[in-house]
Amino acid sequence: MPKRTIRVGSRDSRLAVEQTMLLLREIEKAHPELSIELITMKTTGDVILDRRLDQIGGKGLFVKELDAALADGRIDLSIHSLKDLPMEETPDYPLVAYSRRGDSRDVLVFPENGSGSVEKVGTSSLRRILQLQKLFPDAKHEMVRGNVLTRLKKLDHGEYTSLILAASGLNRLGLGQRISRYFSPAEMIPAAGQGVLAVQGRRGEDYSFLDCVHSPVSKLTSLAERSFVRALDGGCSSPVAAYAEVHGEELALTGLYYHEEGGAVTTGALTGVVSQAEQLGEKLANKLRQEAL
Ligand SMILES: NCc1[nH]cc(CCC(=O)O)c1CC(=O)O
Repeated sequence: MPKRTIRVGSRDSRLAVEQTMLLLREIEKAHPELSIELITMKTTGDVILDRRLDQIGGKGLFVKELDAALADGRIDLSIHSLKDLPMEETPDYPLVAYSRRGDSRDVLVFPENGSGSVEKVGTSSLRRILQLQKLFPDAKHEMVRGNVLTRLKKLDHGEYTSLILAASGLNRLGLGQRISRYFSPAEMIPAAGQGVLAVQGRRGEDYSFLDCVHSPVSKLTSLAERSFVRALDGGCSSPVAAYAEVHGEELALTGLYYHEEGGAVTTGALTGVVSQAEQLGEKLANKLRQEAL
């Protein structure tokens, strides 16, 4: 019998491909009856590199091309960094699996040769900037975009004195040794879904073969974090951060909300039962919104 072919779409950046391959190898091992094909493509978010994402249309820019490929059947599923996905799921292309989470922390990376500092930190993320300035009031930052390898090259050429990046991305690129300092999730609350890979499929199709790469715990933390951000209408220009952990039947969620008019940063935490993950996110969002007023 011919093997069933599964076509898997991914952005074509080194990180995206490494991450996608990580899951594909697991699927291939668990399902030798499947033939898996990788199809990579450039997304608008990879092409426009001189402006901040929120200025050119937000997170959807990393997905549009892959959603179109799902729509016309060029691919059967796509694999993304969850934190790059819009907070609103597209009903026709639901998230059908959430990977085990990599290291969810943000980290500071110093130049390869020479000394690092926070004199000129490369980051375009308001979430990271606000939390950095709380830790290092003298820190200065400058916009950097482009994929992780491009950013590291700029750092090593002296354009920045350090970068803030996600630990999971560096680890998956085999560059964990470049990490100079870890920020605990309390020091720098990560982006919702940071470190999680999400699989997007077509509505109504059978994706049971993805059980081998799906983590129920990761789904719970992701649902809580993303519902918090959604409730605050974040993900675009307003910096919002959320980090959840599961302990038995309990879910602990920490969030950050920036009230643009007042310029105030509000953080807070709540715990709830795992069955109410999304409600917990909304509850914390309402709490922080109240406190910011
Ligand atoms: N915005 C780019 C992006 N999207 C996902 C990751 C890393 C992997 C992850 O957090 O899941 C990165 C790089 C970074 O922020 O350092």
